[in-house]
Amino acid sequence: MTTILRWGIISTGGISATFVKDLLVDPKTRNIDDIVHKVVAVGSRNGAVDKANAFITANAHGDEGIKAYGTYEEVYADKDVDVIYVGTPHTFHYTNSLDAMKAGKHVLCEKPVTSNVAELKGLLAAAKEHGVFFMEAMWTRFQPLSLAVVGLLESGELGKPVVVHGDLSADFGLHDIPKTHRILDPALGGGAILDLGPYPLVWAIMALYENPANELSSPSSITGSIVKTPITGVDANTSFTLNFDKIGAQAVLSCSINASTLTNPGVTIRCEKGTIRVAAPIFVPKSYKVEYFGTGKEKNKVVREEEKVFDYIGHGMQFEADEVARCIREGKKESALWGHAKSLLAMTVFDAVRKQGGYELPPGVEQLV
Ligand SMILES: NC(=O)C1=CN([C@@H]2O[C@H](COP(=O)(O)OP(=O)(O)OC[C@H]3O[C@@H](n4cnc5c(N)ncnc54)[C@H](OP(=O)(O)O)[C@@H]3O)[C@@H](O)[C@H]2O)C=CC1
Ligand SMILES: O=C1OC[C@@H](O)[C@H](O)[C@H]1O
Repeated sequence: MTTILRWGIISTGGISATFVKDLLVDPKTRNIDDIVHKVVAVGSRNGAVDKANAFITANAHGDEGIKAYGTYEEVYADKDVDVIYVGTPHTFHYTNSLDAMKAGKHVLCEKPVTSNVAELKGLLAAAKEHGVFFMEAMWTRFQPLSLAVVGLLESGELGKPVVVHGDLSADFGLHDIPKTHRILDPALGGGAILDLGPYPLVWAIMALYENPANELSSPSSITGSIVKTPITGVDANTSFTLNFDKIGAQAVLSCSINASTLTNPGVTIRCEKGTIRVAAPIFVPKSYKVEYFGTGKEKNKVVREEEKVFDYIGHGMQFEADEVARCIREGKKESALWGHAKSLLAMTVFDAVRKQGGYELPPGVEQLV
């Protein structure tokens, strides 16, 4: 039986456009016939129905069946909408998701899921109260390559994971963008850790936190360091280290908004019997290499190399959308792959790193503290 999931889109920004295009990728291109995604409504703030219409023209083939609204509230209230996609800047995720839940809608909310742990706890309570599905849009977790890497790690073929190195950086041209740009504006949660940090972290979570021997134990320590940009005081260069004492492993992670590492190296997962090298960009890698070590005299030698390449139509966000559809169909309130505990872990890490690095959001920005 085919499940039709009807989406309402909140905001007409960059990532909403990419998400909608991926929703509309023909499911047959990924060999599935149990799900069809439909976009039924798009909302833009401040009465900008024209912006919503232009968005539909540009990203949804101008489909006249899609309703264009000039407020988000009209999307939440639309009885034809099953699930809301929140694509606004970080510091609005809490309010937008909460409003959607209050209207009885399921929610897929962009990363970082909120500004802090307190807001996320508030949303989890609201999701329970209203009986709705809620997930952070951590799309990397659902991509076929990630499933394959986790499968390889779980197979035990490479032995225990020991160290994960991961970086995501992008040069946003900080001197050429306005201080109100979401990457620079502290009121929008600007900076590296909240925007780029989720990606090195998701690899650490997949490789170490999810390792069966770790038994879902939280990191035993989180150590962060921040260099702020003098332009607005948001974090420009951030590094953070997570220790997983239970399995004797460490993640060494970093992110920058003024340096490009969109080229290799992406993520390196060092295991006892080999190394996995995941290609950049680490939010949607298309290949990984495995170096297998020898034994005996060849213990420190790479004796075999293997490369896996992944290709599909679309940007890669369709896989998280499929997960949402399947969970909702099965009456689940969270995903088994990227559930509430993992989002809580991510926000706990970001809160700790911001605290240690002295990066506070301006008063009043966080809705719950
Ligand atoms: N998963 C991924 O790969 C990516 C995820 N993201 C995440 O998505 C979110 C949005 O990022 P992105 O699409 O790049 O951002 P954009 O600035 O391109 O778009 C954000 C949109 O949010 C709406 N909005 C509501 N309130 C505000 C406000 N006060 N200031 C600015 N915009 C506002 C606007 O839409 P309107 O006026 O129509 O209401 C705006 O177009 C971020 O949280 C980011 O972390 C971003 C990029 C990639
Ligand atoms: O989620 C994201 O992935 C890619 C980055 O360039 C972007 O800023 C970020 O929001």
